[in-house]
Amino acid sequence: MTWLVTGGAGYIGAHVVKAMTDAGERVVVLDDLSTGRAERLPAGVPLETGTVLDHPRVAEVLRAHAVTGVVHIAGKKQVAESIEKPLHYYRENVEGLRVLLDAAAGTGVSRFLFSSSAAVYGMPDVPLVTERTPCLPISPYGETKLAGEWLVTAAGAAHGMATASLRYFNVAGAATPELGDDGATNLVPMVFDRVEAGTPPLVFGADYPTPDGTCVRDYIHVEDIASAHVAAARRLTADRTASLVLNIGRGEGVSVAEMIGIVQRVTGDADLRPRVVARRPGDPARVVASVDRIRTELGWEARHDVRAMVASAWAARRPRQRSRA
Ligand SMILES: O=c1ccn([C@@H]2O[C@H](COP(=O)(O)OP(=O)(O)O[C@H]3O[C@H](CO)[C@@H](O)[C@H](O)[C@H]3O)[C@@H](O)[C@H]2O)c(=O)[nH]1
Repeated sequence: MTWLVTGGAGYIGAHVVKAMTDAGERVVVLDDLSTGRAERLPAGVPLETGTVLDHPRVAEVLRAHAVTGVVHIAGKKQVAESIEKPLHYYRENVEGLRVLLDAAAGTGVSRFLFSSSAAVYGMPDVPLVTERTPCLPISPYGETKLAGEWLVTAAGAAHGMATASLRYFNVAGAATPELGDDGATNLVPMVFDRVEAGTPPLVFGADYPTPDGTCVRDYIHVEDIASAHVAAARRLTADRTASLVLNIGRGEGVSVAEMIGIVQRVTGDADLRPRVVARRPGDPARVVASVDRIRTELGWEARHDVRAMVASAWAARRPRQRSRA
C-alpha cells in the first residue's frame, strides 16, 4: 500500500503520518499549508502542496505516487467559524471530499479513511454515545462531517473502496514538542493562555445537569487518535469490503472543572480560582463515547490518560512560547 494523507502537515495529520511511518507504512502527504507546517513531517515523507479542491492536481499526485489508499484529514474544524461561514465549510469539507473521492475512484484507490467528528451527534442525551445514537448535528461543521460520512460510504460501495469514518472525540496532547497544536480554540490551550497571562481560567457554565455542574467530555490523546488510524488502515488493507463508522475516544467523561484542575496541577499554577461565566451557546452537557465497537472491530483502545495528555501539550507549548519571546 501507498497512503496519501491529506492535511498531513497539520496538528492531527502529522501525528497520523508519524504513527503510520513508524508502523512501516509508505506515506505521501498532500497539504495546502494554510495551517499546516512542512517541519512537522518526518524526514523522507514526500510533501505535495495543493488543495483537495483541485481535481487535476489531486489526480496527478495520486498517479505520481501510485497511491492505493487515502487518509483524508484535511478540512476546516472550528465550530464557531462554521456558523459564520457555512458556505466556506461546505465547500472545503464536502466539495473537497467529493473531488478527492472522484479522483481516488478514477485512479484505482481501493481504501479510504475519513476524519469525522463527535460533532455529528449534536446534543446527545445519553450517558455513552454509540455509533447507533442518532446523528443530529447542531453546527454547519458537524453537518459537513455527517454529509462527508454519507459520501464516503456511498462512494466506497459504488466504486469498490473499503472505507472507515473515524469520529474523533475531544483531541488534545502532542507526541513530541514539535508536533503540538498551534490553535487556541479548545479548553486545554485556552486554559494554558489564561495561566500564562496570570488570569483565572474560565468555566463556561456551571449549571449543567452533570455531577459538578460543568460540561463533560471524552478527551483523547492525539497519539491514540494516530494509533487508531494505523489500526484502521491495517483493517482496510486486510478487508477490501470494510465499511466502518467508529467512535475514537477513551470512553471516560472528564468535566471542565476536573480538566482545569489537571491543567493547573501540570502547570504548577493552582493559585487562581477558576471563574464561572455564562454558558457558551451550543455546548452539550455531556458527550462521552462508547468504545465497544472500535474495540471489537479493530482490537484498539486508548493508552494515554488525561494527565499525560495535558503534560504533553504543556511540554509542546513551552518551547514555542520561548521561541516567540
Ligand atoms: O476556556 C474554556 C474553554 C472551553 N470550555 C468548555 O470546555 C468544554 C470543551 O470545549 P472545547 O475544547 O471547545 O471542545 P468542544 O466544544 O467539546 O468541541 C470539540 O470537540 C468536538 C467533538 O466532541 C469537535 O467536534 C470540535 O471540533 C472540538 O472543538 C466545553 O464545555 C466548553 O464550554 C470552558 O469552560 N472554558
